[in-house]
Amino acid sequence: MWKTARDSVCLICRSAGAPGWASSGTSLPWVNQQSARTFATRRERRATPSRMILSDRVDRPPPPRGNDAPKKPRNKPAGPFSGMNRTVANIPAARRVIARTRDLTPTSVTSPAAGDKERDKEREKKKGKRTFKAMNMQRSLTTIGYGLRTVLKEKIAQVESFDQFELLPSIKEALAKDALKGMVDIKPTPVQKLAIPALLGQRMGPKMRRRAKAEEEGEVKRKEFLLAAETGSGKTLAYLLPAIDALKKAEAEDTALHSYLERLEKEKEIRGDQPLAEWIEKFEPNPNTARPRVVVLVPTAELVDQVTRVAKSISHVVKFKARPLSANLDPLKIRNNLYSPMGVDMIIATPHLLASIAESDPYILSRVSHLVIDEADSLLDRSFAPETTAIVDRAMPTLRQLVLCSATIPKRLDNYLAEGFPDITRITTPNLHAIPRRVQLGVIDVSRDPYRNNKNLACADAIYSIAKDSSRHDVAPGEVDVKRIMVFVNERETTKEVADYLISKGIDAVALHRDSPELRQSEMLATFTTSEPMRVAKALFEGDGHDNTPTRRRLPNTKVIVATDLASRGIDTLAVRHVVLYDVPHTSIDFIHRLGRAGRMGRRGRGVVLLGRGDRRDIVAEVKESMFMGQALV
Ligand SMILES: Nc1ncnc2c1ncn2[C@@H]1O[C@H](COP(=O)(O)OP(=O)(O)OP(=O)(O)O)[C@@H](O)[C@H]1O
Repeated sequence: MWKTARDSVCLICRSAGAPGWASSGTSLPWVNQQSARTFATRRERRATPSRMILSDRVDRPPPPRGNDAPKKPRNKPAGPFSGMNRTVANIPAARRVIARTRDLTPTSVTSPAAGDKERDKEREKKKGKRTFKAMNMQRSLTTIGYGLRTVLKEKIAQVESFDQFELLPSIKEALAKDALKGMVDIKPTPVQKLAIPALLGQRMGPKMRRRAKAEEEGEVKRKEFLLAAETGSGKTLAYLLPAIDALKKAEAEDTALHSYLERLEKEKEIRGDQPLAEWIEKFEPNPNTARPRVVVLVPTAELVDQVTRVAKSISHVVKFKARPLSANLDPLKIRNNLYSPMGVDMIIATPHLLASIAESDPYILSRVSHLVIDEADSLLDRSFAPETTAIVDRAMPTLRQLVLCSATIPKRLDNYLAEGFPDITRITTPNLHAIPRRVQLGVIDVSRDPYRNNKNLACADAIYSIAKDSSRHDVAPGEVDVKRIMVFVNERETTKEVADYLISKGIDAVALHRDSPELRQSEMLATFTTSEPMRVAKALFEGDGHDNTPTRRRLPNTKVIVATDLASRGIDTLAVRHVVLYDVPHTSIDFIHRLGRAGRMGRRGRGVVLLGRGDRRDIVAEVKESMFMGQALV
């Protein structure tokens, strides 16, 4: 944002191709300053949508345009004679205050912009909003209005169990048996309660009834959905279950597949105990070979593995073939996964890889009926958008359902959706964009003693004090709990440097970085994504649980991953209770994703921010306050 006239003048000057006078430091004529200020304030107020600004209207479809747009009421007092015999001037209250301030304060003479600021503040006050200054994305506060929030809460309260969904019985069985194993009395999460019936076409509000009618009449061929819900709230199952349900129903109606299966049965009888694989491979591959019906796009190879695991946990019971495609797999495996003669029903892939495969073999996307774009804010951002949209375009002719899913909806994405998918059904949870209250945020001032701006030291120290914390009550005597901690930095390059420092201090750390060995990264990630507790014998320690003598400083009861939030986005780090924010995140989007790695699925979590000399204290203070109030960070 251009805060000062001087800044904006520099920018104008540069864009006008007249370098020199602004950068030379000479003072500008007043007229120029004045026009520059007007330009700056105009720019400031227009609030250009940015990918870094969270949207405050995710739940609402775009307003009608053109002839359909409702007429704006004219701003005039009611009644034909209401303007007459007034004892006070007909000036809005906010402007009256400004006018009075102008008369009294000398600043108004020297700075006309002061009046604008006052007026803005007054307007904000009138609307009952707080004025967030530090983070430019924190201007409009309420993500979802009080009324809608109440409606959503009522809707959520109406659903109690998965039995209320019109899912195939085998899917419900798989949920209890494998997908959510170990959990007694499983209940859908709020996003699942709202999304699953909608994706199944089960929700029958007036809008959905209209859609269903249009569908019957053949007007609607494709449905689009936006799922927006907090991190760790179970979005994966919310989109996977309806997609699997549709997959199985389509399979039941597929005559080509049926006759193939009949031939397969006959061949089995003929061959007796002989394996069938050779026959399938040589003579008759499955008609689903290289023609998946469901495609799930995710940004990283780690997420490909994670979502594949969830899909496979259901496929053990429901019987369908889910295959991963990611750069972590060798080319032969990728080929086998796609062109296996046994067929493929669902692929989970990163857009870059799938787009390049589809480039050489467009047949692959020729039968996709369900396309899910998980982490849609990343996948529709600059770095992924060309590949993602190429895949959407190729799949479009056969697509029945497009689902976009994310924990954060930046304004830019919201506007893109309003333009490109005006009929998209928006499913949002009441607490979208808020960091749950069960996650607390602490601050360490690194500029003070004993750190003196040594962030590495402060980070190691924070990890040592987390390791000391023995608040878990379920630990057997003679054992200590292993703490799994995520450290977040802003730049990918810093991950390695910080991890190396922590290792030098005896901490078991690994950087999610291309230079770290892959096996080590995946081993470490596996310990972070398990819900099983990890314990080590107390005998490994000396004294009070950790050995910090200068010569043999080591910490056997911690495991640390150093990452940027992009590298770890969406990863289900169930075991993480502590997050260290080594750098102050640039945006509230980063705050949400980083702190979202802790406190998943109703667990408690704790974040620690390291505040250095140049860091924005006001940003951290505002985020802390929003978290305390349970408000959205928008
Ligand atoms: N109904 C449920 N009951 C209990 N646990 C659930 C339920 N649904 C999902 N989970 C668990 O919640 C955890 C988080 O789910 P998931 O990874 O889908 O979250 P998410 O909303 O996609 O998070 P993110 O935005 O960070 O990607 C998983 O471990 C999953 O097994």
